[in-house]
Amino acid sequence: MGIKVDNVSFTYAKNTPFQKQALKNIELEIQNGELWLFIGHTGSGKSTLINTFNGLIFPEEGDIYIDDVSIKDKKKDIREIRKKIGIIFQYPETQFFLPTVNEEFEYAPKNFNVEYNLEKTKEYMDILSLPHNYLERSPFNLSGGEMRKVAIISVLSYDPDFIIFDEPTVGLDYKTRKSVFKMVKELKNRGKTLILATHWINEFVELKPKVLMLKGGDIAFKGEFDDFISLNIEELENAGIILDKKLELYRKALLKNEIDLANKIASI
Ligand SMILES: Nc1ncnc2c1ncn2[C@@H]1O[C@H](COP(=O)(O)OP(=O)(O)OP(=O)(O)O)[C@@H](O)[C@H]1O
Repeated sequence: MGIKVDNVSFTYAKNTPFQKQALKNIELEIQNGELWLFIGHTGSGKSTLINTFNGLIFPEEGDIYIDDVSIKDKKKDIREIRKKIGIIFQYPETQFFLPTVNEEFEYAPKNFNVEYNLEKTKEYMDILSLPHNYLERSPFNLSGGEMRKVAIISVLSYDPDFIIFDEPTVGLDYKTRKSVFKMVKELKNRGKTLILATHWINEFVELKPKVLMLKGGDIAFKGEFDDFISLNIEELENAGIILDKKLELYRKALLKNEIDLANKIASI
């Protein structure tokens, strides 16, 4: 069970002068409870792939299976699939439309016929350092970072099994970014299946995520974090990855096959 991407291809504006193939024969299996990082230069196809997972984009070739159910299966209600998948889009705060934060949180559970759990919502607010009295505030009068936190909780509020963050930290300051990473770690501990399209991999070293790297719609790398980080440094830079000091040391230890040292560095 999980997400299976079976030989998926997709082309935008097909048969027009603007035709652009964004995905080429992608094969991927994500097991329940795993954390995956989707890496790749801007325009490599990460968002397109993510949007196929809940049927926002329909693969012209191949298929996507969510817990063994094909998104092309006309006998299945696509809402049942969407209920399992929570996608936090880039700049999600543009999607607010209700007068209070609490109503934003209640909206998706109502829509999916799932019970809204205020206590769990408050736990999420604590993890993201969002004061509880924000529940009564207007989502439109918050700072950019606070809006992002509200947008994240709005998706978590219907308790999806698969949670996908598309560039979750774009435009956020250091402290807010840290709290988003704390949330990702907490969700991982709670057994959720997580996918993050991100250039920011430094925070995840100790979680040993799996990595998919796309390049021009093709798979350039698929596998374990340690194998990814051991790639040629130019390849990492071409994918937009910048290593911080800790990850540089980790990489050096791995390349020297000093696994114990690498693990110690990862746990700092
Ligand atoms: N609506 C669209 N119409 C035409 N082409 C598109 C459309 N959306 C994306 N593309 C093209 O498809 C390719 C893949 O785009 P996609 O947004 O999936 O990349 P990405 O890796 O998510 O990029 P980023 O990191 O900038 O979000 C790019 O060449 C992009 O220009």
